[in-house]
Amino acid sequence: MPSPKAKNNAGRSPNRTPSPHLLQRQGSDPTSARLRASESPTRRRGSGSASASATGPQQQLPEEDCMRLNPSFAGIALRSLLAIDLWMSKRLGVCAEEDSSWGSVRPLMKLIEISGHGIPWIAGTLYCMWKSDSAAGQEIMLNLLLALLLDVVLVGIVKALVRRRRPSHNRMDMFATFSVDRYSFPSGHATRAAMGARFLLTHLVLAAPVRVLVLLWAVLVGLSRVMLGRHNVTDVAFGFFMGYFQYSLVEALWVSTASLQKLLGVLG
Ligand SMILES: CC(C)=CCC/C(C)=C/CC/C(C)=C/COP(=O)(O)O
Repeated sequence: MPSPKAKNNAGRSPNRTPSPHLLQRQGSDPTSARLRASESPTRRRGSGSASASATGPQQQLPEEDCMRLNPSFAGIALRSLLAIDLWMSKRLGVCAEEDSSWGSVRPLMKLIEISGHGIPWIAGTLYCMWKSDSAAGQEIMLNLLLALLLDVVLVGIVKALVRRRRPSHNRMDMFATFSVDRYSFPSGHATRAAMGARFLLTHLVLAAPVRVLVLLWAVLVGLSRVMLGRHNVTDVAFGFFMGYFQYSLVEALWVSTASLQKLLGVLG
């Protein structure tokens, strides 16, 4: 018959902290370590109360529980950041629905969403490339096109690796999405806005008010993602960060028309 204290340990509440003594004992006993290693995961999980009654409260916690009960400082900081992120994102998702507190601006936010979508950007770039009458203009548009395609691929890879779900208050009514777009980290609109804005500001000769408008547009794209409930704040923040550095990558890999013609000559 286990003592009340032993029963409590057998219940395995996730918030309990084992004594350092317990960790030391479990780690240093080669026999019990061998036993634990030979047990199946199912058996290990189910063995808590049985061993509690047999060996006392100090030896019955399985190894993985001990690790979960000893979160690192980085783990705690990350969990706290994510909790703040979820809370802030929910509060800022003011036009996630028509009947949300700012539901009346939802159509405007959806317009901003379309302005940062991949299809208008790719179609616009192809159009400008076709219309451009200078080799320099065509080279810039070609590199913008490659940058946009690279962005779709890189965002898709990160989304598939991280697999963070979109906020629960999001209504999935976006047009033209890929299957990875059910995931939210990072925001593809934010990467495109940051990379596209940096690209335009570097390569186009724009008047100062237009430069300000480009920056304002990029910020609005990011803000609209959270207000529409599409993303958490960290998805957008990381998206801006990633888009900014994607541009640096595009600069480093810049394709000149001369090298493209050479490449096409080799292939043809
Ligand atoms: C030619 C080609 C590969 C076009 C792809 C354009 C396209 C469908 C991009 C996806 C845009 C999209 C819905 C991204 C999701 O953005 P989030 O901000 O919601 O992550």
